[in-house]
Amino acid sequence: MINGQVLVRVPASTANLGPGFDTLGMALSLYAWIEMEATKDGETVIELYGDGLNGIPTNKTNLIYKVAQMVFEEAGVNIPELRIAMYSDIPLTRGLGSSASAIVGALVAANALAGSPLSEDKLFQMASELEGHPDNVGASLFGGIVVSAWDGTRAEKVRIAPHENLEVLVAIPSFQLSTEKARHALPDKLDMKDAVFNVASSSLLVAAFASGNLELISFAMRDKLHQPYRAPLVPGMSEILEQATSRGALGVALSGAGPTLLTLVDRRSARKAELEAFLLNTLKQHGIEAQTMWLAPALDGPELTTFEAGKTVPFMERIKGEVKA
Ligand SMILES: Nc1ncnc2c1ncn2[C@@H]1O[C@H](COP(=O)(O)OP(=O)(O)O)[C@@H](O)[C@H]1O
Ligand SMILES: N[C@@H](CCOP(=O)(O)O)C(=O)O
Repeated sequence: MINGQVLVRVPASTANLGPGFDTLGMALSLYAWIEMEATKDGETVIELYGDGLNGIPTNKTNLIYKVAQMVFEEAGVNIPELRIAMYSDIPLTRGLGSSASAIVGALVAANALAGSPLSEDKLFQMASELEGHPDNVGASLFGGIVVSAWDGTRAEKVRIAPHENLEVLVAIPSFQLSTEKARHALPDKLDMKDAVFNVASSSLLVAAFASGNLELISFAMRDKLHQPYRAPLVPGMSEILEQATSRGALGVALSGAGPTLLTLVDRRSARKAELEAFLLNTLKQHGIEAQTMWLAPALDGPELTTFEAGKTVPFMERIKGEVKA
């Protein structure tokens, strides 16, 4: 166990990218920070900063605490009590991978605190199992666009570097939609035609990203596997999916399980303001208040810093200047 503090900055993620259900993910330039150290007095303290983590427990049921204990157990090191400090710009339960970023941040921080006994691949396996699907955790852990497959036992992935002109505009509704609820909206069985449509779209989308062919994105980003069933949960979503590409987007999708809507945009586009207004107005017409954010693909996964014991710079001082809010 190292005698000091570790600080991890983890990116948010968008999962599915339309047709790649539970498979495609992209890291986003929106972050959560987790600081961790072993306490000597046997007390566990969880400090939450900012308004973004309202409602998150500060006792031992906290996800970050539980995941950290799993790392110590897996590594076979003495399980310490912890001081954990957290701040996040990633809105909770909006389809931007807050739970995945918490899991990845906890895995990376606890592993670093234990002296890095677990490999990055081991952390990916644990994260996929904990989250139940590898798309968000893969993106948060490796950065960029991540194509992943998980068979329930093992996860594999390939990372693709995003095209330099790819920009992201998200419209984040003010209401929350848990992944669990949005997964319950999905059918047990699918039409063969729809399955073939998604295999084709997802394959083409991956090839478009890998070859940097931005023109193919609008054709390839279409989905018949989950979005049609989730659309009733997000008023205005169907209209946005139908029209965003004619309003200046390269492609459009529900971000993860929603309710956030995500558009990919060519950063050189002259139609950015038009697209942003279209997203906000459409949601508003359906009675939904929303906030837009211009983001970029995050190229890197977690950024780790270690501090010697005894240097007690306040947590918010350490991350000041980086936070979005
Ligand atoms: N920093 C965090 N610490 C503890 N739990 C968290 C944290 N971030 C997210 N969570 C948990 O994850 C839940 C949201 O997960 P989910 O429904 O999958 O939505 P999303 O991952 O899209 O934000 C939160 O309600 C909370 O229980
Ligand atoms: N593939 C999952 C992704 C859930 O992402 P989240 O950001 O909403 O947690 C799904 O579509 O259910």
